[in-house]
Amino acid sequence: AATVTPSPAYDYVIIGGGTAGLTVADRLTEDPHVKVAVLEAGQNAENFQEVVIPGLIFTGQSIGGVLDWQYTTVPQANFNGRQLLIHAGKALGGSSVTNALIFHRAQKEQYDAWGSLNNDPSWNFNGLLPYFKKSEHVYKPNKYQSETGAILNLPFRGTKGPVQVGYGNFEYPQSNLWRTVAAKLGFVRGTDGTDGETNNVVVTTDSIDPRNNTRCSSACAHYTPFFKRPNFTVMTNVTVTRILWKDTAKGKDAVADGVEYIDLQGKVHTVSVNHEVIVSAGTLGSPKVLELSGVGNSTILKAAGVKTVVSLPSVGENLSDHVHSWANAFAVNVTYTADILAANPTFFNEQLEIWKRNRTGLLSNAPASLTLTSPTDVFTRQALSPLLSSAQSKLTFYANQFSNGNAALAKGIIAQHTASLKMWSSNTERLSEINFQPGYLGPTPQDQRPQGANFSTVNAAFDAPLSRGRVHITSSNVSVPPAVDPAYWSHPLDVAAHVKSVQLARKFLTTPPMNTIYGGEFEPGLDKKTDADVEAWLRSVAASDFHPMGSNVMLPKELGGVVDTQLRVYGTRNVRVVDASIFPLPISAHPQASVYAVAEKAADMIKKGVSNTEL
Ligand SMILES: Cc1cc2nc3c(=O)[nH]c(=O)nc-3n(C[C@H](O)[C@H](O)[C@H](O)COP(=O)(O)OP(=O)(O)OC[C@H]3O[C@@H](n4cnc5c(N)ncnc54)[C@H](O)[C@@H]3O)c2cc1C
Repeated sequence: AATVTPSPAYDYVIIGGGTAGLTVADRLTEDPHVKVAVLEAGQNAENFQEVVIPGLIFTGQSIGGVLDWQYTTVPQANFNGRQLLIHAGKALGGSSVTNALIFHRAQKEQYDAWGSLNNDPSWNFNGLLPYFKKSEHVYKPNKYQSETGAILNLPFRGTKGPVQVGYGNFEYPQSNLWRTVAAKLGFVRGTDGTDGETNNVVVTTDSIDPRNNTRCSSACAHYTPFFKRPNFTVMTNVTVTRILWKDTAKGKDAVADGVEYIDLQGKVHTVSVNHEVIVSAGTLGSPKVLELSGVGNSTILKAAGVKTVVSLPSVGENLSDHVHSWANAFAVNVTYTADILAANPTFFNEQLEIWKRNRTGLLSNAPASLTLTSPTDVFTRQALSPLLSSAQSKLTFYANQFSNGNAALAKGIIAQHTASLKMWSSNTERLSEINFQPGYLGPTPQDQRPQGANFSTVNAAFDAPLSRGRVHITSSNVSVPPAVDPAYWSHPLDVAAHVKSVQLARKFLTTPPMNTIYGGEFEPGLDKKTDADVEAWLRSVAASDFHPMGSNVMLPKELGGVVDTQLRVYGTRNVRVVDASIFPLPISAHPQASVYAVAEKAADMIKKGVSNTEL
């Protein structure tokens, strides 16, 4: 279609106003001479009740609706051919608007692997720490929060940044029981999960502004206080269709000079770009934008009807995701669980009034109690050693299988797996997250669960995938969703670690003092005892944890990278990717705090390097 509106020019155009995109936009527009436009497909949802009130995440109101892309995977061979739903926020603020608020960091060694895979120590834990701190304003816990487990690790935290971070104002008594059990099972008490050692029990902070107990998304942090800046343009309800390129001589890096987008009526518009295009459309959205723009594997592009501008076969490859599962028990002798919010409208309305009046009660709570497991928490030493030698001897086999005929990426996957196995061997890999949900969280719909029963759930999310899949376009039409294939459980270590983590989660349910509320196991169910039973059950119920990463991986070009350590897309002069898609190795943590740190670092690099990208 023809362009019908004049094309305004901006120094930087940011595609996707999500967690990373708005962070970069805010930082760049701190300089009043720099003109930035953000193009966001979703709407501004900052005053939606389901977004603002922390406890409403338990009733799932903001996922599955208009604020959600609702990506669906292709049939997953290792999960009985099931197609899994992957939620991702479609709003100004992206997934930080709809996520479960947990705000912590991963194990130090995992970030250190980011640095060593890229021969760049500025990407290791210590290099990223100033950006973690810069991104947040953390508040000390109040008396109630301290009494219910909050311990802030101030030397590792920031107190002047834009993302407001604190604790919820309500804690279920069951959560305290759970933390005691964890200590009994050998998990030492940590602080807030930000010092790089995550194999301990912590109450994490949440992206909650404790001054009024409301969610602080990247829109709250990086848009609402600054949108009046004359150099900061944000367009919502517009979907980017492609990057536009200057005619480029063959053999030269491609130069972007505009971005094309459509509005809600499907009308086509363009904006011009003076300096750079920054792609921040998320792990499943950013490869799509690049591919629609002609950057990617030319066979895939051709099949979708897109002309290749930059041949870069790793775009959309190397995708991984955390895998969700749980163990559920009937809870007895408890006053209430989180389920009452969905089950009892009168009670819900009372709680809503309490929250509105004084920002306390069940709706002021968000999940926070968790621990990350090490290999020796879930395996015996005897079981570990044959598993590791087998993985070591099959490095090339799996790298070839996961890299889709891309020889450079196969090398990159070998490098990643080598880094992961080194962490397995030194017991610093973090295999799974075990956390507690004072209510039901599982695969059985409410009307099929025993009526009137209360539940307690111990989650076992598998967090350290060696499996790698892909996400690619299948059409040149922007409204066709990409084919998402995280290839869950394609590596035998993933299967073994996940199954053992569920067995460990079951142990939490019955260990004193949790046994005082244990009324029998509901899921997996006592008939599923052995690892083989649990494995078969998981194949039929495991779900996405909504943490896709790595689909535009930051790695050297010879290891199949899509972006370099400045996050510049190889083969382009002035296009960067800034979001969770660049993670060089999956991290065992909820990703938002790390996405903010990556975006802060990116903004810093862009500001320092402006003169290099002048066209
Ligand atoms: C339900 C759920 C629960 C989660 N819980 C937690 C948690 O408790 N703690 C935690 O740390 N993490 C959690 N996460 C994950 C975390 O929120 C994400 O990893 C992180 O926010 C990703 O940031 P991003 O910048 O990469 O992408 P996003 O924040 O998703 O931003 C991408 C943006 O790009 C926009 N976009 C995409 N395509 C286009 C296009 N073509 N044109 C214009 N705009 C486009 C999207 O609408 C979106 O706004 C959760 C995620 C979900 C979905």
